[in-house]
Amino acid sequence: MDRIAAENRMAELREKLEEYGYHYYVLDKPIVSDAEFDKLMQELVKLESDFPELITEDSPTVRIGGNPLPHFEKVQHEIPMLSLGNAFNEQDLRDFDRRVSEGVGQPVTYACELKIDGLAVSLKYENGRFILGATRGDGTTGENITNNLKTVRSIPMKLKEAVDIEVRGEAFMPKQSFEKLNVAKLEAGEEPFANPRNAAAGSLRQLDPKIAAKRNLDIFLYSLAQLKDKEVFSHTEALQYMSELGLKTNKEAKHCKNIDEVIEYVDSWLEKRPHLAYEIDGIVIKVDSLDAQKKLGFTAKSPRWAIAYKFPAEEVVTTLEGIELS
Ligand SMILES: NC(=O)c1cnc(OC2CCCC2)nc1N
Repeated sequence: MDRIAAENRMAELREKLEEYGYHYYVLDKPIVSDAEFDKLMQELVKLESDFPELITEDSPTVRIGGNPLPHFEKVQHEIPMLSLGNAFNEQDLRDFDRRVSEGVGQPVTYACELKIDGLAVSLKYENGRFILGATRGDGTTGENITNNLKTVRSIPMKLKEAVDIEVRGEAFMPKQSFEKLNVAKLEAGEEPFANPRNAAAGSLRQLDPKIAAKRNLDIFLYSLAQLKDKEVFSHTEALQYMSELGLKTNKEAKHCKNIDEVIEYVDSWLEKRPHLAYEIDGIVIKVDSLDAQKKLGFTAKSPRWAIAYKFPAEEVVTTLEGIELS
């Protein structure tokens, strides 16, 4: 194949693979078979090795993982990645509701989300292209794990609009992938991971991205940190906008009109939690209006407009030939 034909075919393959990847990993609705997807990926890998000068930064082949890093660079978060205050019972939630309504001077509505039990990360896009991914670290300084996050298939390399945006979310390992990984570890005589959160963190802290690429990591984005050229007025709207850009958000999020609806939502998910494909350690409740959030502000380490309702620890058992290990 000559260079011009190769250049055109590679651009076509990148386009197709990104589109197919979005449907498969973000929408969970594949539009081609795995075999077809793999065939196209292998064709692009082959063309990139025949024409290395034609490889582009945002090629889907980065999902397979590039070369290992000597160490992780530090990243300063322009907006600190805060922690959440906790609630453990209904009374704590009602106290939160009263504090918030008094602080705002009127009743508020809430955005409720499953609290994904993974690793908090920040994703930065410039002109719609993924340029920087970092761990939360101590909230002010994190580690640059861009190469590892590029192997997370549900993180788009290119957004549907060429915007500058920073979003935050939770990278996680689905329960089934955790089980399979631990069986493989046990069979290799290696130490298994204690839980999916440690497995996700351990995978993203590998210097060699080829390891993260094999760990079937996933992500849900849940907060819009920086946004230019667009105005949103509520958290619910922010989540909708992120989803329109092609970012993966959790579809179980719910807008609750008052604290009674929040309590109903919390109780319902305590029941349904074991049936989820991923671990959650509670529910995050956020004041929906961004104006009200601004009015409430922050304590030294947490927003006054959000709280985490914590569930008791969920046990996940790893079995090897029927031996119960938990
Ligand atoms: N683990 C989660 O699923 C989760 C964590 N944190 C937040 O929100 C923080 C960030 C901005 C204010 C509170 N939302 C979540 N869904």
